[in-house]
Formats: sequence, C-alpha cells, structure tokens
Amino acid sequence: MSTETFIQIRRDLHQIPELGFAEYKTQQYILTYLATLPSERLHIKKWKTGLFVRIPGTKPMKCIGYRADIDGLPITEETTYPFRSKHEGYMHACGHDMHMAIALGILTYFVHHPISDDLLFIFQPAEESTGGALPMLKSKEFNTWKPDVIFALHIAPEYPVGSIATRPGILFANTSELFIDLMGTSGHAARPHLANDMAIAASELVLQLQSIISRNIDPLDSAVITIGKMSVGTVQNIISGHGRIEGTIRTLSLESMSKIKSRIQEIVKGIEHGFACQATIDWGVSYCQVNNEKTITLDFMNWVQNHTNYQLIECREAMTGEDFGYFLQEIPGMMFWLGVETPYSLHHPKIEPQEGAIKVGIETMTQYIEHMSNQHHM
Ligand SMILES: CC(=O)N[C@@H](CCC[C@H](N)C(=O)O)C(=O)O
Repeated sequence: MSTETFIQIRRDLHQIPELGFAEYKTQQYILTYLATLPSERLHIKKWKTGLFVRIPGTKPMKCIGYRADIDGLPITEETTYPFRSKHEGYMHACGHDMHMAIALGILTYFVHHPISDDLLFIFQPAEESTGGALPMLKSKEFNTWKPDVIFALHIAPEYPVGSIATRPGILFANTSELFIDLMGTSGHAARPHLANDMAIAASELVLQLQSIISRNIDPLDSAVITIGKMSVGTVQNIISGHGRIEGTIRTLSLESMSKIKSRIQEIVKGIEHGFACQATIDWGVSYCQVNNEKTITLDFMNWVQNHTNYQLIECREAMTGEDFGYFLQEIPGMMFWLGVETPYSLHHPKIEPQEGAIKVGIETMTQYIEHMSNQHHM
C-alpha cells in the first residue's frame, strides 16, 4: 500500500474533527477502513468512541502496543487547505489526524507482513480534554489484550521532516487543569460602590498567579501556569458579579505541582479577603508525566541513528501534556516527536503539518517493531 493512501486518510480525517468522547464519525471512518483489510488477521473491539485492534502474531512471545489519539480541538480552522474541517468551529490542530493515518499505515503493513509477536493498536479518544487513556487502560477490553511494551508519537512543528526527537526519562510534563470562580455582586456601571466587581478581582488574581512561577518555584525546575480563558460580565454597563478563569498548570516534578496548588489556594484566599468575595477552585483533570523507559528509549534512539536515514535529535523535556503518560506508568515503552516543520505551533488555527512526515512515521515504526520482534526471537 502506498503512502498516498495514508495521506488521503489523513485528509479525510482532517475534515471530520470531533471533541473527546464524541469521535463517532472518526471511529466509523477507521472501522470502514479496517473492513477493507483481510478480516482473519484483525480482531477489533470497540471501547466508547475508541478502538482496540489486535493482530495476532505467528509465534507470539509478547504483545507490542501502539497508540494513536483521535480527538480534535474546539478551534476554527484558518489553514489554506482545500480539505479544511467540515465541522465548523472544530479542527485537528494537534496532529491527531496525522497520528491516526500513521497508525493505520503501520497496522496495514503488519496485516500484509505478519511478524511473530502479537500487535495491539489503540485508537484513543479524548487526549485533549478529560483524558481517554486512564479509563481505557482500566477497561476489561484492554486488560485482556494488554501489551508488554508500548509506543506512541506526536507531531512536532519545530523539527524538520525526516527527524525524530526523544529522550529517556521525562518527555512531557505533569498537568492539571485549573478553574476558579469568583462570586461578588453585580450592579449598575455608574454605582460601583454598591456592587462588588469581579472583573477587578479576576484581573488581580490572574496577575498574582503569575508570581508563583517566578517567586515560589526553583528556577531550575520548570513550571508553567497559563490562563487560557477569562470570563466576566454580560454587557459594558453592568458590573460583573461573577468572574471565572480557566487555565492549566504544567510541572516537571510532582513537588512543584503540589507547591503550585497550595500557593494558588493561598492567593485565592487573599483575593477573597481583599475583594470581599467568595471563590471556588476546581482542579479539573490531571495528566501524569510521559516518562520514557530508559532501556527501550536508548535502544530505539540507537536504532534510528544506525539503521535509518532519519535525523535523531536528543531533545529536552516539553511542558506539553499527554495522557499517554498513564500507559507508560503501567507498561514499559516510549514516545517520540515526529518532525512536521511548520511555522505555526500545535493548537494554532493555521497549523499545516507537512505530510511527508507520514512516510517517516510509518517506516520508522514498522521497521523498529520488526527489529524488536526479531531481536527477541533469535
Ligand atoms: C499534546 C498536547 O497539546 N496536549 C494537550 C493536552 C492537555 C490537556 C489537559 N486536560 C490540560 O489542558 O491540562 C496540552 O495542552 O498540552
């Protein structure tokens, strides 16, 4: 099967982005594609809007897992593509369309080229929001087919096509969402002394939160607090009695995560006192860090360097989050960045990953899986 097939698959999937646990068309698209492959080689289990696909090996000694995330983002697309999203307000802006096309390319190769070991492909919902990895990992379906080793990749706008970047140990950060509601008293814009304005309290809170990273965290231990959304008020001449900020916390250590959370609680208490308002904090969803298993990662890195024409980059940790970290807590394995060079970042409405990377992803993983399987059958 040629790479063009998987480029087309990526373009088809690009047009139907769906949010976490609502990936109905995406799941159906993958199932329809799988139905074109020899059915005796495939065992398929649906899990919510995701899928597990197992390819039995000829003489299995282990099961090798490969995971692709499948959800899109609530972003209005601004690319120049003729195959833009048909779902207004939603976009594959984090490359999950590429991830799925590559996974289907690897899967298709092994349907036609059997290896000794069993393979498990995981099409995982909701990476961008509430996290599909943890419940998928706990599911009966997963546990009957649990792999012994697991891999995944993520596209990387900052690296050239033909490059692969990774490192042993932490690759992606710990994350926690952050939602804070502030309750004051609304009122007439001309009578501020009779109201309690949460626009001022929320603004002050956002600024104070920024001091945590610079003043409370060890400068050698990176952390991020980003407030991505702030909402107050209804119209310009009504004082807002409610303010809400929504953000995310990223840390490389769990100590920094708990330090940040306790500082946020203290600062929010200060805002309550200072502005005579009531506040609630909701920590939302947390992801654990992506911690690449050392031996497997070094073997993969050596193999890329010595057996492919691709460029291996030993990269630094990133403050991005990935619930693939939960798979790596239970199963040894690793994740890597796949270069797709584009000037726009992940989650940008204009991001156009270079499709040449699809071939790189498929070739790298098919050949490495074959190497891994042969190595242990000698
Ligand atoms: C690869 C990537 O961009 N992942 C997301 C996932 C984080 C979701 C999480 N619920 C949060 O925002 O805290 C990211 O934003 O890094």
